[in-house]
Amino acid sequence: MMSLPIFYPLLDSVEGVELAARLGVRFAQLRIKSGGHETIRDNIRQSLAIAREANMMLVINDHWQLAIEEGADWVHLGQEDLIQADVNALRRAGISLGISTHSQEELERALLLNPDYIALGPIYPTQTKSLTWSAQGLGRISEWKAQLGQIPLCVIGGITLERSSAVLASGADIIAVVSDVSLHPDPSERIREWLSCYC
Ligand SMILES: Cc1ncc(COP(=O)(O)OP(=O)(O)O)c(N)n1
Ligand SMILES: Cc1nc(C(=O)O)sc1CCOP(=O)(O)O
Ligand SMILES: [Mg+2]
Repeated sequence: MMSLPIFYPLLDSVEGVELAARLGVRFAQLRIKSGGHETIRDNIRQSLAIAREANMMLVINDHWQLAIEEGADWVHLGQEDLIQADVNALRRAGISLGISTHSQEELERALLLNPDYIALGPIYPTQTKSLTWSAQGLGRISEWKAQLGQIPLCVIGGITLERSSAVLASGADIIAVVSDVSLHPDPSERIREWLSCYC
């Protein structure tokens, strides 16, 4: 398994991707939750072009068919997405895959697909997404890590730079972040702070 960067911001626009690429982020996700099919395609296409130019790995959330059509290298899918996604088609296209999990059952389902990372969340309470799952806590990170073998463990949900050492010490390999960057008064400065800790 390849070693992936620790800092993994989730971005909701081409502008966000552009900013991350310019500041030197090496691994990011495009997570767009609104807009028509062609607008989303256009955003994916532009974001992939920016990421390629900057040598930044860009993961496309949810839109796996568009990701194949637009030549993406990475896709992230949740459990609901997996119901209709064609994982074999993703693999035939050479696309690496990240999968969300929140319970032991979901973890076992994800492991059957031999993903390139597994995400566990929410570690802490999050305001970004309404979830039926309550906060997992740090103990769950070590439990997941022990079951993952070589597969990198990504953690998500309520994680801030101040909380990052604790999640890494518990066994996380990758830290996915939304609001710690997007709601910061100065997102560029916050990205720089993350990169100065985890280049
Ligand atoms: C790194 C990472 N972890 C979890 C998620 C959540 O995926 P999903 O459960 O499909 O929910 P949405 O993001 O699609 O709302 C993620 N996107 N990235
Ligand atoms: C998109 C998402 N998925 C989660 C999961 O647990 O699967 S938590 C989450 C939101 C993460 O945002 P923030 O860093 O602002 O808490
Ligand atoms: Mg999803």
